[in-house]
Amino acid sequence: MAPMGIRLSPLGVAVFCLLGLGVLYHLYSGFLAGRFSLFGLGGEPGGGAVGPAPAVDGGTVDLRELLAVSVLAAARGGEEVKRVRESNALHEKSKGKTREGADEKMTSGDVLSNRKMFYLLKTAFPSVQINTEEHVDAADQEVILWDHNIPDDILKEITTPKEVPAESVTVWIDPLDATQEYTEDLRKYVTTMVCVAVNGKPVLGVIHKPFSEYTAWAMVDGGSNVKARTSYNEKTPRIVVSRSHSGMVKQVALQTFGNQTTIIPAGGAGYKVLALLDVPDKSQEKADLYIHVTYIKKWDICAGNAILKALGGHMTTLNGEEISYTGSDGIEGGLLASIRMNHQALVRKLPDLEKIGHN
Ligand SMILES: Nc1ncnc2c1ncn2[C@@H]1O[C@H](COP(=O)(O)O)[C@@H](OP(=O)(O)O)[C@H]1O
Ligand SMILES: [Mg+2]
Repeated sequence: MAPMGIRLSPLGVAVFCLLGLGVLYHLYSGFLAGRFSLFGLGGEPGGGAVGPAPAVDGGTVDLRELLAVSVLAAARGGEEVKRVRESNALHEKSKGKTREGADEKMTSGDVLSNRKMFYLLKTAFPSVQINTEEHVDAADQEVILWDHNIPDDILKEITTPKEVPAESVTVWIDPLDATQEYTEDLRKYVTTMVCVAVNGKPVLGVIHKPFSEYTAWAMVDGGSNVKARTSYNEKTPRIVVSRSHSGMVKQVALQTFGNQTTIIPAGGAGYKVLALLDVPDKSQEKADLYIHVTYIKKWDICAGNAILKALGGHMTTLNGEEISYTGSDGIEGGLLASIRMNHQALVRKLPDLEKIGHN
């Protein structure tokens, strides 16, 4: 007999305890999974932000919704980039050196943009893998809610939802592309970018220019708000190349296409992809090809790769290999980006990257 005259059946007590344990287990395992995916996805200090895959319980995600959030994230990140630049409080630091010995710079613009972009995407899509250029401080979490609005221009182009398994998705964030040029106040080169890869293939790309408030987006087999130009010069192309991580790119370009070829040095991988397209922004230069010969990271190139692919163009290594946007965060084989050209013929013309150093 229990106190106060209530009789407890031993079977009832056992069932109650089992139920209680079940509830506790459920809550605790969910909590742990959430903690691990958040910490894992935030990345390592100073880049290299590839964490373990999230728990495989994510169900599906709608790529059209993911595009809407990516466009919003790029714009929100861009607001931070602009605000920091205009306040002149960049707090510039060096994260280390590139393999070629250039300073890898980081500013408050990179960090604050990264925080906004990461938490907006992470809050809307908790179960997807997100790789970002900058470290996300787990002690400085922010919940940024998405209002579930899909902009009209996206709804017009992409008329139905496109569901894919959450575990097939990898999101790549570049919170501030052309950091070097940002520190030099060369604003036109600066972009914020989001890319979505499905099973390693680039599918969604967003490139946003914060200082001219221009955004290009595209989904492979979906639609886009940007298009290719009508003509390109394949014989003596204008070639856009890096101005701060150039390596031997000028020699390679002139050797391949002759001395009549125009070389356009520019900052930012996002800017250089936009140079190949029909972009209304007045500050945007135009080129026929984009070539890069040094090591580069996947968050720098994934969005441009997705947009080019969606519009029928190509971005590959200099050997013509497709780039997989899972696993390691860098690529070794250089880059060739083209649209409305015979990409494989261009690959055959280019010298072997291995031999470039010996020329
Ligand atoms: N050799 C290299 N090693 C590391 N990062 C490189 C690199 N070459 C280019 N990048 C990165 O790729 C982006 C475009 O480079 P570039 O402007 O020289 O064409 C820049 O990204 P961030 O500005 O996001 O760091 C730059 O840091
Ligand atoms: Mg970048």
